[in-house]
Amino acid sequence: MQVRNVDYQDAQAPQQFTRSLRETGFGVVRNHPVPAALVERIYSGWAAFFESEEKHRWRYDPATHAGFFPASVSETAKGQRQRDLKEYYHIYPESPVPEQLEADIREYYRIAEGVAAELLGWIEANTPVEVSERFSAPLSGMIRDSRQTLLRVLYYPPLSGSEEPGAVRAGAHEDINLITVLPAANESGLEVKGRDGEWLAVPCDPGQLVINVGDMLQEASDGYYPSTTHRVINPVDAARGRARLSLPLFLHPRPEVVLSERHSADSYLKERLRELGVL
Ligand SMILES: O=C(O)CCC(=O)C(=O)O
Ligand SMILES: [Fe+2]
Repeated sequence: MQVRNVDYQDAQAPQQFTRSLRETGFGVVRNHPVPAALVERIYSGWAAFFESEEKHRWRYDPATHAGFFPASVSETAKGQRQRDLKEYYHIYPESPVPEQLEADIREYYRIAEGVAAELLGWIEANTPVEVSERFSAPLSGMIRDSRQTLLRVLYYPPLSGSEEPGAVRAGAHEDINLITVLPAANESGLEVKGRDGEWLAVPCDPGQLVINVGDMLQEASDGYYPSTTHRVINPVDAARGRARLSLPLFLHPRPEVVLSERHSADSYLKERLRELGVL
C-alpha cells in the first residue's frame, strides 16, 4: 500500500491524488495554496493557549459543541477503553475564538475550505461514471455554504509518565465527514491501517497536506472510496517531552444534502454521533 505524495501544480495531480484516495483512503499534496508560515504561526499561538489557564474560560458550549474540550472530556475511540490523550478546540464559522488567535485561524479555515472544494472537484472528475452518477450533487457543491464544516485545533500534551496504561494520543478511528484536510503536524505519529491490517506512518513533511476519505464519502460512493482507519501513536524517547499540534478541517455537507438512498448528511451524522454516545 502506498499513500501517494502529489504535486498540487502538476497536470497529473487530479488523477494521481484520486487514485491514492481510492487505493488507501489517504493522499498527500505538496505545493498547495496553504501557506506554511500561517500553519506555523497557528501552532505556536495555540500551543501557548493550551499551555495557559486561559483555555478554561473558553470551555465548550454543550449546545453547539464549539470551544475548548479538556482532556477529561476528550473522545474515546470506538472499542477503546481509555480516553485519547488530547485536548482540542472546535471552531465552526460562527464560533467564538480568542481574539489574539482569531485572524489566522479564520484565514486558515477559508483557505483550507477552498482547497477542499478544489480537491472534491478532482475526485468527482476522476470517479468512474457508474459511481459518480449516484452522487446527488457535485461533491464540491455539497460543502458550499455549509455551516457544519468543523475546524479542530488539536493539542496532544507531552507525556508525563502517569498516563493510564494503554492510553494513546488518538485511538484507531474513522472520520465521519466527507473528507478531512490536515496540514502536517509539528510532530510525527499519524498512522493509517493498510488493507492487510498493518499500520503505516503517513509520510508527511512540514508544509504538506494530508487528505483522507471520511465515512460520508464512503457512503456516497457506495464504498468505492474507503474511509480508512487511522490513529496517532504515542511518542518515544525525547519526543515524549514534546507536545504535538494538528489542525484537521472536517468537511461536512449541508444537512439536507442527500448522501445515499439511506441517508442525508444530517441523518447520517446523527446516527454516528448516537453510536459514539455524543448525542
Ligand atoms: O492529529 C492527527 O494527526 C489526526 C487527528 C485525527 O485523526 C482526528 O482528529 O480525527
Ligand atoms: Fe481522524
